[in-house]
Amino acid sequence: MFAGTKGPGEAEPMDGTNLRVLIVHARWNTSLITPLVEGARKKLQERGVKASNIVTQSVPGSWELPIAVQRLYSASQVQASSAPSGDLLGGLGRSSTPVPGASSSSKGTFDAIIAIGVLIKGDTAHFEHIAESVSRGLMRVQLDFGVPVIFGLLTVLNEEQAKRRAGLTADGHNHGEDWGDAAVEMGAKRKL
Ligand SMILES: O=Nc1c(NC[C@H](O)[C@H](O)[C@H](O)CO)[nH]c(=O)[nH]c1=O
Repeated sequence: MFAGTKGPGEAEPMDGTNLRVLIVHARWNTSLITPLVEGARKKLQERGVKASNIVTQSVPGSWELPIAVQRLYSASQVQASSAPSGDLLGGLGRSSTPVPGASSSSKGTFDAIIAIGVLIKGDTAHFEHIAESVSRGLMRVQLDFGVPVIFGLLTVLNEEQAKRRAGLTADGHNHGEDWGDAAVEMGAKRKL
């Protein structure tokens, strides 16, 4: 957890035992994505979320995060309200997550979703367009569907900034852990 002023402060000690969490991550900048996803998974399990209740899926890049979050959540709602059948993924194809063993066999809806991507500014306006659209898209999905979508999109100016926020430097902190905490808190509060 952050020391000092930044960060969300001490997470409320929420219990993740009965939560089911979806992690959707981009594959762009995989060397940075993998520690972020692992940090989120580690924290989720520390807070009691069963490994079998953590579903991890990947998409090509951050631009695809909103549609994947929407499709996977919608599919899980259908699955939760009918006999378990068919493939949760619909047309999204099988998981190709770089995090080994990180899918799930459990079924049912999700209490919280973590969307993870790393956008590194280049020398064009591409970064701004993706960052703005993905941010608005993820906010829209969470409000339209009433499910917490934790904002795990790093929008950084260079790779060093991303490494620090993935906990890959001596003075870094893995933001994936904060996203895991936020997912448990928001997922648990959603059930209150
Ligand atoms: O360009 N840089 C990045 C990027 N571009 C691909 C984009 O998200 C999308 O997958 C393609 O445009 C296809 O739709 N995706 C990222 O996650 N990070 C980047 O830094």
